[in-house]
Amino acid sequence: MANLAIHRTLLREFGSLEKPVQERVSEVFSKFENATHAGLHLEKVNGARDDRIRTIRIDRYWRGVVLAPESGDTYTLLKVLGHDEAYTWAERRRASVNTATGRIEIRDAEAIDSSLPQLARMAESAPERLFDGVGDADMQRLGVDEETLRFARALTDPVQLEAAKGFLPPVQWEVLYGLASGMTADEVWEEMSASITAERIDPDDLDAAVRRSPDRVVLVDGPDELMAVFARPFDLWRVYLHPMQQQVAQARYSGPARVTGGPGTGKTVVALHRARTLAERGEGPALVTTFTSTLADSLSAGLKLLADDARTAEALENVTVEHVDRLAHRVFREVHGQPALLRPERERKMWSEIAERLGVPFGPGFLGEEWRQVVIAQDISDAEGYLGAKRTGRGRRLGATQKARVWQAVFEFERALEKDGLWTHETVCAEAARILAERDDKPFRHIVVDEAQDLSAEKWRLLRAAAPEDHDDLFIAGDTHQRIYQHRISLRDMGIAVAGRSARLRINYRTTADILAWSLELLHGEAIDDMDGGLETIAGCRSEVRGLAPRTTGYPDRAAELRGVAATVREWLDSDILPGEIGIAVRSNRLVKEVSDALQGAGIPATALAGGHSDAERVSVGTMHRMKGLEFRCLAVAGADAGQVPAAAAVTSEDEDPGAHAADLLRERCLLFVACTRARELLSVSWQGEPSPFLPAAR
Ligand SMILES: Nc1ncnc2c1ncn2[C@@H]1O[C@H](COP(=O)(O)OP(=O)(O)OP(=O)(O)O)[C@@H](O)[C@H]1O
Repeated sequence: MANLAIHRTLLREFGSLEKPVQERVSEVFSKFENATHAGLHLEKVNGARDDRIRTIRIDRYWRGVVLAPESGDTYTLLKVLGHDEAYTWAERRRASVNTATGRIEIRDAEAIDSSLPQLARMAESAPERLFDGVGDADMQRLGVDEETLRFARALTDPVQLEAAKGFLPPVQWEVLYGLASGMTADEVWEEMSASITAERIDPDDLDAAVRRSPDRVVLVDGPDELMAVFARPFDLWRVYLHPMQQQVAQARYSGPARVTGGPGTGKTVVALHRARTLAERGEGPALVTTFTSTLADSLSAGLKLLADDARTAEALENVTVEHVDRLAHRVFREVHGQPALLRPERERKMWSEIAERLGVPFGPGFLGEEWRQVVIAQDISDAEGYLGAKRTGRGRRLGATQKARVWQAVFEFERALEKDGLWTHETVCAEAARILAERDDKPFRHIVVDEAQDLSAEKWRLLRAAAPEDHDDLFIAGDTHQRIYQHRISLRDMGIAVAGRSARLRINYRTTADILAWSLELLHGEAIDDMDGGLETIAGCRSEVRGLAPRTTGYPDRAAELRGVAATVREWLDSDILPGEIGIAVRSNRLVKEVSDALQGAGIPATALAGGHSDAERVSVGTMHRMKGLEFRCLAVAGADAGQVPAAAAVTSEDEDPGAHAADLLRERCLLFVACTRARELLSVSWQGEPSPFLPAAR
């Protein structure tokens, strides 16, 4: 009996095929199970470089390209293309088994052969070649085979390697890419370690290689699973992790550990799998947490999807999912009852009155932030502590006399809060951290944190105090390039040491390479911290799926832009994209309303995002902040003009505080980056008048 596997890149492309073609593909392959080799009607391809690559008829026009091993019975569907294209594609390709990983790889052998002579000629006159410093033995150890090695030896410039990305076997390309970017062979080996196999590899046994390749190929168990996989390719993360993701999710760590990686690299997926692994080990209760209730809801929904059998479901009962503020309030209430919360307007008034009374020359905004970001963040309780405190990220320098006066204001403010019995979310959290720090019986054995980049210091103190220091105590997922709130902290300062227990994910599963590259440009040249005393890099974050370049359009005024957005959405709907697969991100609540109204006016069902849930029947319109944690097949970022992004109200003026000004601008830039990287297949960015200074169009 034949088994069917589907190459993952095809799953991504499948959604773009017209519905009747999708149905035909499903029909053809649902009979696959019962077919024998002879009954499969796989056609040989004349002039093929690899006899094992065949085609199968889908209908009069469409053909599937199938990898049919010589021995074994696992058939891998690689592509669905129009007749001529399918034959050309099949003719040029060759399948092989990677000697380091034992996994299947497909290359465009024709492209390699045809570009090699010219590269070799160019290399003859070059003073040096790209891989002069790497010996053949190291190349071989890393799975680079003879053909790729010959090609690599002819390269003189990283640009040539970049251009070969589409035709070299992907894992071998990654190895070369790592070496070209200055990593040693040992470092590349280390990075690959999760994929390396100790098994003896038979380079001709494709069947075994396919079975060893869950990161590239999805094996389906019968027609029902085939249908499910085709219908919801985005749920695949539940079952098939990349080896690196798998390793991180299942490792045993001697203390706090962390996973980083650019947008869409599966950090949340890993955090959820990690929670499941910990729950199944049964060492004690676990908390899965993040910084907003909306994100906590989506983590909770994701975790439910992982409860695929009764045993796991039972283990997951020992996992609490809640955002950090909720945990803080819960702990607080158990001791003090419900807190009376200080409203923002009253807070401003209090700071203004205190500043005036004491003659402190700072506004309520500055004082409030100084209190939050320095006093609360560092848990400072006296003047001495404040005078000696680090004020990293606060921009404006304060002399000793100024500091003494600010402290006076802080002292008065805190006394007033105490007198009136008032709390803020920050003081509730700080108090909850104190309560738990004093308790020996901690509420959790493990804590898994997602979107860690946005948590403030007092939240970290609370989390640190909520589980005893032990192996596998804290697991932290985040990406500082996506920090959209004002919290720059150092894990080390929080007593959380992750050195030696950090991993970085690099493959983006959400976005096309084109959208990702364009979005990464938005952050080009920005120095971004890694929450651990160093700088974070997003270099090497890449997507294996090709698509269309983002569309960028400027309009003379907002009315014209709104008409343009409605026309773009209409175009998407007309090409079979469902309303629920479309999102519109804007900077302000006012624009959410304007865009929703404009879409409704154009007869397009639209809804303002609430609670982070998109609605299948309607186009979702939401602020960029609300877009965090979501993804859409097609995304329009509207109102990306100089007047909206950065939002004036969110940026401290340069005169008032140059440091805070720069930090605010960076945060706004990151926010635009977060919004753009929510798109899976198509991204359209528009503005009225002058484009946002963050966009390439403004340069
Ligand atoms: N191993 C995998 N196989 C298939 N899809 C995956 C895999 N890992 C992640 N994905 C998909 O990639 C998308 C992004 O995953 P996820 O949200 O976990 O990334 P992230 O790194 O947390 O993103 P961001 O930082 O942008 O919020 C999701 O649609 C997820 O289903």
